[in-house]
Amino acid sequence: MTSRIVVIGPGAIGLCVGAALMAGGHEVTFFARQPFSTLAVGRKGQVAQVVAARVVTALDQLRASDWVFSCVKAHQVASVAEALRAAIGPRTQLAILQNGVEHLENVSPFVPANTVCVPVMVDMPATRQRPGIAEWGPHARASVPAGPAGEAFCALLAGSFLASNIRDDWRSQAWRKLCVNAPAGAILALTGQPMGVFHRPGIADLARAILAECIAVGRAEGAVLEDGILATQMHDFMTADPEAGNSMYEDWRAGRETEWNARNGVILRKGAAHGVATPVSAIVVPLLAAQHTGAPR
Ligand SMILES: NC(=O)C1=CN([C@@H]2O[C@H](COP(=O)(O)OP(=O)(O)OC[C@H]3O[C@@H](n4cnc5c(N)ncnc54)[C@H](OP(=O)(O)O)[C@@H]3O)[C@@H](O)[C@H]2O)C=CC1
Ligand SMILES: CC(C)(CO)C(=O)C(=O)O
Repeated sequence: MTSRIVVIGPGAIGLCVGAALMAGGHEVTFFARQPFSTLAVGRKGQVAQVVAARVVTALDQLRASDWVFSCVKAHQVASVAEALRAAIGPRTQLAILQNGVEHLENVSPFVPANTVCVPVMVDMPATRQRPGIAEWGPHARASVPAGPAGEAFCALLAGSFLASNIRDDWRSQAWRKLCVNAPAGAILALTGQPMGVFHRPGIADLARAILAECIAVGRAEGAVLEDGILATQMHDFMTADPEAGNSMYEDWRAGRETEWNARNGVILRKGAAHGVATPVSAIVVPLLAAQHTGAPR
């Protein structure tokens, strides 16, 4: 069945998930600040097919839809509040594609109280080259909580390149992803270097300390994080492509505000709520927060 879907925030993730939905025959409308007329999304290193894109830039062009996919960064949700309200009707389901663990908290002040919301953990390295043009790879995975809305989300993307699944313990999955994002995002944004920086003196120890705090706070929040996660995640960091970046690093390079609060501040905030000491995050978070200058580097 074809669904009418509004994608708010056609950035790296929004363009890629919009392309996956369009490939499945769904009617996708992008709500954007910058107009574009075509969509070219492909796997990294492969030629992307160019298709026409339906793009609106004004609130009065939005109508209540079957689905809204919020693909803005965590700190940008407030800025799309009017778009969310314009696109959400009584039967609309809202998918929140974000990193971090506060998907529902981030949107709840801006959507009708009874909106069916689906928090989405996205594991799809993606970059946007220009409006309408993005690439993803090497993998594209998403997971959502169990339930009818999660099932419906997965059905929208069935057969697409974005492999989506239900996770009974979705919260643990979101914290497991944060164990990737919190150390790597902070280290790359603070050093201004890609993943190879992890081999520079002292950097692995700093990453390990941030990771250990993330694990401790996640467990205090009820996430089930396996005993070996610290060693496994550190191994993944140390064996990553040295030229690989991440979205926090790309924001830093572009002079955009990073998701420091959703990905590192959250460890500080939730650690304090549980009485879990997070001394390294307490140093890293102010440094990340102070970075935003608005000027590309
Ligand atoms: N990129 C990646 O590899 C991954 C990202 N994620 C997560 O997914 C989420 C989205 O990230 P990503 O796609 O990389 O971010 P991007 O910065 O690429 O995209 C954000 C989009 O939101 C748009 N936007 C922001 N504010 C507004 C507004 N007021 N009105 C309309 N559009 C607006 C931006 O528009 P404009 O172009 O005008 O700035 C941009 O198109 C984040 O939480 C991120 O951490 C998760 C996994 C991987
Ligand atoms: C880990 C990675 C790169 C891909 O999922 C990511 O989450 C990001 O860039 O924000």
